[in-house]
Amino acid sequence: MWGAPFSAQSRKLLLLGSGELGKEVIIEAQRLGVETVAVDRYNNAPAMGVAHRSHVIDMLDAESLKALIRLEKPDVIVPEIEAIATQALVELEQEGFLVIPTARATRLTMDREGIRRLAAEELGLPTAEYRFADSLEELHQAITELGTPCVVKPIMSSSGKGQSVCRKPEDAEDCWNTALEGARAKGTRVIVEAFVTFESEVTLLTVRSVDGTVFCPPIGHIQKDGDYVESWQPHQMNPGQLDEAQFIARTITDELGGLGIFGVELFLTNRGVLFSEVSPRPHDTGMVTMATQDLSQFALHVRSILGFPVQTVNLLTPGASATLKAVGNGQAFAVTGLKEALALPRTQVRVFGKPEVRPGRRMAITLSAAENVENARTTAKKAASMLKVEVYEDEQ
Ligand SMILES: Nc1ncnc2c1ncn2[C@@H]1O[C@H](COP(=O)(O)OP(=O)(O)OP(=O)(O)O)[C@@H](O)[C@H]1O
Ligand SMILES: NCC(=O)N[C@@H]1O[C@H](COP(=O)([O-])[O-])[C@@H](O)[C@H]1O
Ligand SMILES: [Mg+2]
Repeated sequence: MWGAPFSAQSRKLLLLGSGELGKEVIIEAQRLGVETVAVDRYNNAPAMGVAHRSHVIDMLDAESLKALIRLEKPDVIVPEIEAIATQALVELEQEGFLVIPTARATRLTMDREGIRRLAAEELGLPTAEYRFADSLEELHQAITELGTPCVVKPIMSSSGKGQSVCRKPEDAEDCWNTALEGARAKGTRVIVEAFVTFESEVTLLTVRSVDGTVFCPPIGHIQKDGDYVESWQPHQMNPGQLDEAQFIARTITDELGGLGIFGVELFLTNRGVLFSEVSPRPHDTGMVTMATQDLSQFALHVRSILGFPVQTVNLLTPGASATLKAVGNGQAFAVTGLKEALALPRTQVRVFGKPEVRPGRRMAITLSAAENVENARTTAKKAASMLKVEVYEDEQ
């Protein structure tokens, strides 16, 4: 074990990205007596409120990132978002720092091209057909080759930002402009994917610990405009589908390596299971595990990255989560309706504590447990419908 936070014997975890997922990672690390440092691009990010200390830096700036990490000298660096100067993480890893799960995994997964080419072209995993385009002309060509509908996404973005469905060739310019506006980093490259008509989509949380790989029961989810609005666990899959899903998840996570939890996103189709993408960190749809599993995805992440054993994951109850998203803009707002939502059976709420709203920003989730997934989904959605983000005009 290790000594107290702030002592010479402490074990220090530094989190890069301090949103709702990181907040729960920090809480789990605190439970094991770890010293915690939260980093993000803005002040008062959710995880900063629960960490021992925090820093605000531009995490896409390699020099700032390296300077901070050399100053803090953490035992473990835990990326929580994709928008990080991952080349700096590669250098820091070479200097001897431990990057979760590995610097290469963070570099490959921040970029849709890196992970897609690895999965489809090197590992031979089944995915939707895809093309890349660097200009509107190339996008027209890609759309001609793939046919419509197809999905256009910036190669660097997340939570559906910059993503659109191209329903007919004339939509190409709108899709191109949407991608330019939503891209995380400058640059215009997009991926164009054939539209997958799926029966359902799942996240297979996959834990790599010193004990090897274990899978959480599959999580089903619904996305709107490329962002999650509802998730539930367990999602019913037949044994053949589960085998395919676990094979894909094991193949990609073995290739990425390192320790920690991975969110493997899969489409279940009548032509089999398709790989979509993977997060080398806890997943937004996996927040449901706070209501369903004996160890949540956050507890599993922290245990495994600290080198502790993870032998099994046990589902204690079916459950569901639903999101609350903001409509307005500004810092003068309040989340209301908690009294009503918390009166529902076996229901909890997580209010993230983000300091500012913008349209579509996820501000809270509800978590409901029930005797079956259907009832849990109904209750979680009802609870979420009782929550509101009220924005006060005068202070904007
Ligand atoms: N080729 C596709 N065919 C049909 N639907 C798709 C396709 N690609 C993405 N989607 C839908 O859009 C959602 C978001 O896509 P994707 O996961 O690639 O985006 P993202 O921005 O990385 O989202 P997140 O960061 O939340 O994982 C998917 O979960 C799925 O519902
Ligand atoms: N799909 C990835 C995802 O859900 N990531 C989570 O959202 C936060 C950013 O939220 P913000 O954009 O509201 O600051 C991230 O920090 C992470 O916790
Ligand atoms: Mg996704």
